[in-house]
Amino acid sequence: METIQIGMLGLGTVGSGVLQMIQHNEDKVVNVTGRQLNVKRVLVNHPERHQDVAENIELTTSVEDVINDDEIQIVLELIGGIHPAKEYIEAALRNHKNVVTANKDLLATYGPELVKLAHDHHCDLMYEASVAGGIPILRTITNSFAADKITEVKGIVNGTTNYILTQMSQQGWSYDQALKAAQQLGFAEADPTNDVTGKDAAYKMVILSQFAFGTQLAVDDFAVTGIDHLNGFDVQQAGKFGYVIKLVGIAQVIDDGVFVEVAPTLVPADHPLATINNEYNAVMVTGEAVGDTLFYGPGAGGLPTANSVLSDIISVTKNLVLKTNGNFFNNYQRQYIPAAPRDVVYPYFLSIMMPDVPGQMLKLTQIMTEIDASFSQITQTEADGLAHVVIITHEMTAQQLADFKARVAKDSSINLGAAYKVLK
Ligand SMILES: NC(=O)C1=CN([C@@H]2O[C@H](COP(=O)(O)OP(=O)(O)OC[C@H]3O[C@@H](n4cnc5c(N)ncnc54)[C@H](OP(=O)(O)O)[C@@H]3O)[C@@H](O)[C@H]2O)C=CC1
Ligand SMILES: N[C@@H](CC=O)C(=O)O
Repeated sequence: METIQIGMLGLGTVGSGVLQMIQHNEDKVVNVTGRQLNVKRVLVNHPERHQDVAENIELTTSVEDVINDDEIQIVLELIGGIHPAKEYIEAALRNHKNVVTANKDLLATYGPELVKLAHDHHCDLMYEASVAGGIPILRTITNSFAADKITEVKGIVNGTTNYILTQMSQQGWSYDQALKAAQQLGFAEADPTNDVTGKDAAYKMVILSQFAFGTQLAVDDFAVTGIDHLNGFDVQQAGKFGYVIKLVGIAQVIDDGVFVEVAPTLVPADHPLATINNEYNAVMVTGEAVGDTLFYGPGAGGLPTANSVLSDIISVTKNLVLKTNGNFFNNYQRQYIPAAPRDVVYPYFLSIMMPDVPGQMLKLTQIMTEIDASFSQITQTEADGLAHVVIITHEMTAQQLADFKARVAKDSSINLGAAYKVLK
């Protein structure tokens, strides 16, 4: 039987999971593809840390050993980050290697040029694992929503932050304690900054939007807020109002435009997204014909992510058998037009500090009246001469919110701490 030789770049959390799956699931792979898979060579930074790797696998610190090996037909890029991963993938594609990667940073930033390079060289470039770890969401959107018009994709697409929020609210852990555990469990990026600032989720929303709407966004095209400034008091107050705060990514078609945002968001306690805990992710895809659908699973971790990588390897292998490599993973393309702020409508959670003196509340009410918005729920707590006012508004537009912020900014006695969307 013919053997497909694989070269790996990286043998960390995901790479180790991939190796384990290839070694343990040989029979099924042979049954499904008619080919054996063999990992021939692996690029790492620190070979001394990987001495337990199987004897027949060569470790190397030189990328040329992988990308210039004529026997290797599939290169797995699992080192992460933009450089040198981009140059390694480009070199592999130029050498006519099919590439599988889990790298959302790279695909969200340089997706179109890498996709073109792969196509020009008749190679596959697949990246199912780049969004929501173990949830097979990209292939599902491409294949199973091929004819339906998707109107919204929203969800929890970062495992680390969901793990942190869950541990803080359910176990009473500190932010630092929860982040450290997420790193030890292999959920966080090598540098967790992108996880906690929302950028990792934003990369995933760029890729999801491309698959769902055909738009080519950049992370700078939309607002991204992480959980690094989330305040324990706001989490508690949201809970008292019947909401859970989650880091939610939303991409929603509004008229001809698309609204995209990543931000801490109040989710009603009985909403499906409110029940997604720990490193689990969930993506809700709404289609005009099908209505709401929900895809749930582990969003981070070695073996779950490896399963998505393996699904790409199997697809590439089937293409090698049929000699059909070089088709686009997703070829839907449409121009991106940002939705107008006056068309983006949500209730908002506003957390405000101000002096506990007569007249302050009236000022706040006047500002709301000026922007033609209103409160649906409000609480006030006092401490040390300060009033902490927490409001849930009725539905208002993103434009009204911007006007509210601008007016409050002019009044030094009113300090707006947080303004989060409330999911409908
Ligand atoms: N962890 C997860 O749950 C998920 C991760 N991903 C993505 O998968 C990719 C891999 O992540 P993960 O496995 O967690 O990362 P790790 O940090 O655990 O592993 C990275 C691996 O790449 C090697 N490496 C890094 N830089 C270089 C370099 N310049 N040259 C050679 N080798 C290098 C490291 O070598 P050494 O071991 O010798 O130091 C290590 O083996 C990333 O793109 C990540 O975003 C996607 C979904 C989930
Ligand atoms: N750091 C990421 C890993 C998967 O993409 C996350 O926590 O979701």
